[in-house]
Amino acid sequence: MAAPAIRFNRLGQVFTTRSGQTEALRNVSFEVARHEFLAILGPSGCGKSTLLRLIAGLLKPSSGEVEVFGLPVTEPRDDIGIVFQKPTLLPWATVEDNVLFPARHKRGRIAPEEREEARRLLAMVGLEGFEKRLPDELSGGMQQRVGIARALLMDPDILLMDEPFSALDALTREVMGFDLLRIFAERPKTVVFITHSVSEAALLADRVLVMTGRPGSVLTDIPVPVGRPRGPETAKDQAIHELSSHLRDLLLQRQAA
Ligand SMILES: Nc1ncnc2c1ncn2[C@@H]1O[C@H](COP(=O)(O)OP(=O)(O)OP(=O)(O)O)[C@@H](O)[C@H]1O
Repeated sequence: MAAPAIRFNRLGQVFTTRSGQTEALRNVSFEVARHEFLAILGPSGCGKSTLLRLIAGLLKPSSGEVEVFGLPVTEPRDDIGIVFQKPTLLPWATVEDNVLFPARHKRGRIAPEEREEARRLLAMVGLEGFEKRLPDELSGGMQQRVGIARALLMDPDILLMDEPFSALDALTREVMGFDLLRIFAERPKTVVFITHSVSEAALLADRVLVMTGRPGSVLTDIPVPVGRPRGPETAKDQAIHELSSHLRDLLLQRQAA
């Protein structure tokens, strides 16, 4: 059987700072299959972003293992794209050049095919005609789309998304979520998506991992009982409502505990 795209095995993470030690994660084990969409929910400070940094190779595990496609993660990898809460675009570079930035950074120059690919990706995220604009001329949602196109440029197998839509208004957020699903239907990806929204997790993901408070560990791992494709109609699905309300109860119980 092929190795899962991502595997955590008894992972523990302790940070040592001048003010002492923080145990961020304890005994975390879970897997993500190739092309699966996993959403992670959990209280603030439970180690969600730390999990993404471990997968991306930006952090070394204190104990236990993190594997990507069957191999331990030892350094930052090119085949992993990351989308952050804020897109952190270069203000002086055009939209197109922002998308091309990782390729330019890696190889020092841009091939004509890469420029074409950047334009294709910008069209895919709904930004055709905005290629030569500067980031300041775009709305927050449009800037976040540029960040998504940039993360997709190298065609990564794995896409890590850290609360990518949290700065957007509710309607834009929902539209962006379904746009994302359309993009993944065209270009399948393994996705780990952090969110604080139970309904967003239920609507977008194949599975939802709920974490305990710090030190974070896996409280429960729930499959979403709704097929694909999904769209605005899915938001009205009874199974999505039931799952969202179950997830909300779980998180509220943890907060009260
Ligand atoms: N580099 C670091 N040095 C010291 N402590 C850290 C470091 N990175 C994270 N932590 C601590 O580890 C814990 C988990 O942080 P993390 O950012 O992963 O949580 P989170 O679940 O993503 O939080 P939020 O939902 O608020 O974004 C927190 O207590 C944080 O203070």
